[in-house]
Amino acid sequence: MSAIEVSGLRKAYGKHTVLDGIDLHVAEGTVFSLLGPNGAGKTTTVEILTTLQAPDAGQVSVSGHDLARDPDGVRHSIGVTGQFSAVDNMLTGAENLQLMADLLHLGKVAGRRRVAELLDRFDLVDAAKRMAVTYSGGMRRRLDLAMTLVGQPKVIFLDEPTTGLDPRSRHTMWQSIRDLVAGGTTIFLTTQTLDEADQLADRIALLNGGVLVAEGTPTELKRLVPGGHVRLQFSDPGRLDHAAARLADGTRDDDALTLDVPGDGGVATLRTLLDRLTREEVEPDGLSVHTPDLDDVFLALTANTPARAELTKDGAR
Ligand SMILES: Nc1ncnc2c1ncn2[C@@H]1O[C@H](COP(=O)(O)OP(=O)(O)OP(=O)(O)O)[C@@H](O)[C@H]1O
Repeated sequence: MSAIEVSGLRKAYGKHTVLDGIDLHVAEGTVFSLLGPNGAGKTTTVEILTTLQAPDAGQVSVSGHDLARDPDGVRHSIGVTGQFSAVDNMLTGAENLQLMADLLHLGKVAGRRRVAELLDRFDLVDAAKRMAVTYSGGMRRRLDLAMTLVGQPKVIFLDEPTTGLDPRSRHTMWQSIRDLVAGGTTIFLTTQTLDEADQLADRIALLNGGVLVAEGTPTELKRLVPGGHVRLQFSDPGRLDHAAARLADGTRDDDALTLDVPGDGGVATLRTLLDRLTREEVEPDGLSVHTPDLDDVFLALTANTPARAELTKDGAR
């Protein structure tokens, strides 16, 4: 079953069309990441999917609930953690969670049990009785996510979950997200960190100029842009000379003793290359596959838009 189905989604602010017919399909138990330059309409999309804004046109269903006919059904099946955390600084971690349990009318016993479970799961047991104001950034994010999970939502909208976290805390958060997905939860992720989308997302959609300009797995997206190559490493200049003469399409680096042969890194091209090496009697000492990263994809597919210019100006890639 699909967790989110969107077709023909449109939204304009006055004369400014932000979403010009968007189709999305997010399978249950997967991470879907929506990427795009500043101002592309990511927040608008999330706000529509979470019932905070009405679309001008289009069909949306979240967790089987039609957005137009059953917005309460949508609200009950989702969790949202935004850049503006719901954590109350003057309450302890346990109190913050208990407050959520009370708001959701979980009942005394079930509520306490859920709070204890979540404190344990997010490694907050020792800090449970401390006010959240004393928490580190990583602890606060974990508490924020734990609060979202009190109601056991089927679909979670995560907005920049690791911004400002150190590498260890970021990896801990990524692991928590993977655990959630393994348990069947669906994650709709917006992030400015393409590395994060690459790490977590099963599928990525790239929004630009009101439409989705690309959609696929991270690997599929990377194959869309040129720049992939196989790097052949040699141990002496003589072997590099021989290889460069035989493989004329390669780009040599005499200092590093490498020859880069263009290729998309796929198994078929790799097999062809290996056959070619045997035929041409080229014997590299090492071989590594280099595919473009998501930054390359993002820059190639969102080039020459005003939003792109804004992105460069801010240096906020
Ligand atoms: N309430 C509003 N009224 C008018 N214009 C709006 C409103 N909300 C958003 N916009 C405009 O719609 C466009 C899309 O904004 P949105 O916040 O959805 O983009 P985004 O992709 O989330 O950007 P960012 O990465 O900067 O957060 C922008 O040009 C923005 O100025």
